Amino acid sequence: MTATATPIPAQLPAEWRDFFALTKPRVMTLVVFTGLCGLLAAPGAIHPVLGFTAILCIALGAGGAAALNQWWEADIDAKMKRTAARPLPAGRLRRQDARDFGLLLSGVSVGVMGLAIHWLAAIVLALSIIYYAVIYTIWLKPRTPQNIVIGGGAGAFPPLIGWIAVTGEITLMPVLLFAIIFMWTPPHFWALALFVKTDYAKAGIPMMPVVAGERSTRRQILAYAALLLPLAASPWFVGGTGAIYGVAALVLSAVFLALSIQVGLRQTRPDDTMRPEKRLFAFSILYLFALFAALVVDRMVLA
Ligand code: HEM
Ligand SMILES: CC(C)=CCC/C(C)=C/CC/C(C)=C/COP(=O)(O)OP(=O)(O)O
Repeated sequence: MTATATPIPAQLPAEWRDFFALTKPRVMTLVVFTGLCGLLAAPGAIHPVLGFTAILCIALGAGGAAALNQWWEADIDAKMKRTAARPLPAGRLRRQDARDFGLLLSGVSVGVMGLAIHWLAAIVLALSIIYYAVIYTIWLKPRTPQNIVIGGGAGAFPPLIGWIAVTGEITLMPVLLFAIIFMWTPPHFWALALFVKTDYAKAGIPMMPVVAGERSTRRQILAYAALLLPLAASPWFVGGTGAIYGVAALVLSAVFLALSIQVGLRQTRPDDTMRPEKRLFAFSILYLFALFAALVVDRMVLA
């Protein structure tokens, strides 16, 4: 996505639209969706008002972390075509306002989660915010091409948080949901990194295709996609879901793997339009939406 493509409600005054854009709303739709699915798939029930509050807290926390990410990276974002139009590099917001907004959202989300829902859910939410804003953004991203492999943990927390909001505990099933997103993140991101490689090189970010080269990145995409297939089906294998989820996971992961094979075994030329890479990136998003939707459908049918 380009920053200008962010779906900001047109009726909001410019400044509010810019604050809204700081939360990376398009990425957050999937974050909120996986959090909601974790909440709905968990055994037991939560009062709808509390359930809504828990999801709102995940959205506010993720939005706060995204604002802190952009506060820290304003200079880097200014160097990349994909991110140059964001509110900070474009000069529409002051850096300290983005920082304060990020801290406010993060603090409110953790506080409300703890007071209204569950302190374990609040602690894990706080960890995920720190993971994204500090461990990934400040520490890993500028230092190592493994940044998103390790940093992928940040985006894997929402279903775990949703699950804990209902049950108050961490069991095997939500850990598997965490692991699935963790394993999904490298192919999701490296597919994109392959076609925006020059942007990252310009900004001095050591993303995998820049450091290890295209060939190695393609092989690694393939390896993660192959591991994802059994992992995605594992909630079924351990008896945590029924066959609806299991079959959906196997079919979706097989398509994901097939697209990854196309990307993994490919040679490119300088004038390449990178269509298979763009297709894999687009499918990665559909994949996670569909997989988590299947989890909820499965649970509703079994209930
Ligand atoms: C460290 C992990 C990750 C990295 C580095 C990453 C990176 C990116 C980047 C650079 C984009 C392009 C869009 C933009 O310019 O903002 C993108 C798109 C997207 N990402 Fe990720 N991502 C990660 C993890 C996740 C996770 C965990 C989710 C959700 C569970 C997610 C959901 C999405 C979605 C929905 C889009 C499409 C947004 C659109 O419609 O433009 N990403 N990701
Ligand atoms: C609850 C909670 C805190 C959830 C975390 C949410 C989350 C999805 C975190 C990591 C994913 C993400 C948007 C990475 C973008 O990478 P980038 O920031 O390097 O991308 P950019 O180059 O577009 O800035």
